[in-house]
Amino acid sequence: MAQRLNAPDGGSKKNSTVRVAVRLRPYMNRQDEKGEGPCVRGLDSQNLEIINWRNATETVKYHFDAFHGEQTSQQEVFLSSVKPILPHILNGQNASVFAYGPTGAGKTHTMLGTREQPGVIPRAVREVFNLVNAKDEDEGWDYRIGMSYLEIYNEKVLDLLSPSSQDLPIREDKDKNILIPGLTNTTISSFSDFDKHFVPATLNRTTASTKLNQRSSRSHAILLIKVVRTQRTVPHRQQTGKLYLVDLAGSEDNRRTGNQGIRLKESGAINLSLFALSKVVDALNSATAGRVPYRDSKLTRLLQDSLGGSAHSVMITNIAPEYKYYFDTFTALNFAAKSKLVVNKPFTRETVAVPVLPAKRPREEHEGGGSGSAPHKKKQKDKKSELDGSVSSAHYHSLSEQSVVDRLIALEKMIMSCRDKDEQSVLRDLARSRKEIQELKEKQKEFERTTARLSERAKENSTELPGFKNSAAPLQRNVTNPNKQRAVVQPLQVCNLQPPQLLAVSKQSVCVKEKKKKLSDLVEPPDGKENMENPWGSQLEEAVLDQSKQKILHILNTGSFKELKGLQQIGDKKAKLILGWREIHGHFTKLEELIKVEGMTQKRFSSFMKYLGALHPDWPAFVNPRWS
Ligand SMILES: Nc1ncnc2c1ncn2[C@@H]1O[C@H](COP(=O)(O)OP(=O)(O)OP(=O)(O)O)[C@@H](O)[C@H]1O
Repeated sequence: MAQRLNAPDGGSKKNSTVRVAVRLRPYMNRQDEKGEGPCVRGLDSQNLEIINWRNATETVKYHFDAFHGEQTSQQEVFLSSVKPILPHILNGQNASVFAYGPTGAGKTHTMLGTREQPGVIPRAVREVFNLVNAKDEDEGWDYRIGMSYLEIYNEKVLDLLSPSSQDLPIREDKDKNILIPGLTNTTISSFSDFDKHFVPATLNRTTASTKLNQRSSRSHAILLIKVVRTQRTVPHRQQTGKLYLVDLAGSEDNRRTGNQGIRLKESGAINLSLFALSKVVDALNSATAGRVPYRDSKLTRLLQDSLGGSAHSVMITNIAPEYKYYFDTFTALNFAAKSKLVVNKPFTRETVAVPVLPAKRPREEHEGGGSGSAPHKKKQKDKKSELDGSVSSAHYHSLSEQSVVDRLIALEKMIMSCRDKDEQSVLRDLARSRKEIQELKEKQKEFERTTARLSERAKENSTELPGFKNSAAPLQRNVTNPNKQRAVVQPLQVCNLQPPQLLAVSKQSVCVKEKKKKLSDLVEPPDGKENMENPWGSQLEEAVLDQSKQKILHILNTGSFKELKGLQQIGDKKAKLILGWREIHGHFTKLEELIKVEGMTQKRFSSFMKYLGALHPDWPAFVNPRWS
């Protein structure tokens, strides 16, 4: 029976390292419509630098096990990053090579390549045959090589060698080997035999055209090469070594891919599994991590016995040099660097205060070499230029775009918090959130008291008006009958009372009926339905509502898993999905973006908003009809 062997060093989890190489795709003119030049470049065989988004006159440096520059050939990538791990699979050990990176950065080129420039997969398979053929007969082992080929598409495991098959299950045997019952395993006797099966199967892989890549991989493609060796003499021991060669689907920012419908759904699944992979790599490389979350996605579950433990893993992070990929490149580099940091501490991150990239950028030309000016002044200058349109600082513009900057800040925060967050700080965060919630509650009570007071005075100052009903809690609307407890304040009373919010408009709202409309206009929402009868109450509500929205947004953006779960309608799965979304996209700029989270349907989203307002004990109980 096939048994799983520990590495000679004992194969403890501590020894599991993921070797990280970075490959930079050649600069492509067609990917750089604005002619901005590259934003990243190699320094030597292990180091690279990228423009610092905080200050374009600085760069950020990264150190990896290997850096493959634009000129690096397929052969060189294979020899330095992949070939060294292959002999292990002939000894019953497992190995994996996976290409990670943004869409369009060269993963498929690296793994598959072309007929003229074959990539890692054909080279690795050829090498496995070479190694087996070179084995000495006298060693007393027989070798058999088999192949399986599958894709994970929308969290379904599909057999590429048998395309009509359905989603396959993933199982684990008692020796902790991962198995896929029903997956085709074809014995191959030579490289050409492999080629015969592999090429047509590759055409079965799901690809589609997106804005960023005409032939974008929409699935993770996983080639499994199994080497089973059996002893010729008793006890006929048998060992199985597995090599996974993985072309991951690209991480995607759907603000840029333009994905919709089915593409958006695919993208959600891709991003989620890549997030799970990053968590697994983090946990493997963390000295203190307990459970490794392999079960969070099919991808990580499948790679469980070949990633970590005694397995030998190589991650080739593909990046693109053009500015339009800047954010993706930065994210990919941080993911790769994070993977490496804890194991050997090879990751150094530093800034150098000299602009070293040779690429001339339009902004520099306009500035006339003023590189010595203070960075914030430069930023202001650029902002002004952008406003008056005098400078086309294209690349800088793209880096200073608010959403990108926000996402970078969020990303940095997230990375730092992932690294350093201990239980204490989680508790501190929790206490802070509770305090803020308490403050918000106090504020709401104060609003309620003010409104009640004003209503009382209004009552005293006026003869009974048919439309006026005082409400003890005007901010707490009744969901089922919104008219029931609504405070309706007539313009006359508003004018008499002059609450601070309306001082500025009191002149226009002279105490005549015709002006009523005008006052309403000032506090009316864009859809025009809400405030005709209730301008003052609505204004108060709006203020509290806005505050509450901000608080919820804050939790969505910074809350821990536990805190997210504390929100109504958010369970384990949704909380994880939100964390995943956050890691990939940065933060939510508004609550409505929650709908973009995988699995958040319109119905769920509406309930989320509704329940947040109406049911959650920590939040003011009101519902804004515009949300539901
Ligand atoms: N090192 C390289 N040398 C030459 N061309 C390259 C290189 N890397 C990538 N390319 C080209 O760049 C384009 C995009 O590459 P590729 O399809 O491999 O990206 P990808 O990361 O696999 O994208 P996706 O995740 O969308 O599938 C292709 O036309 C490919 O031929």
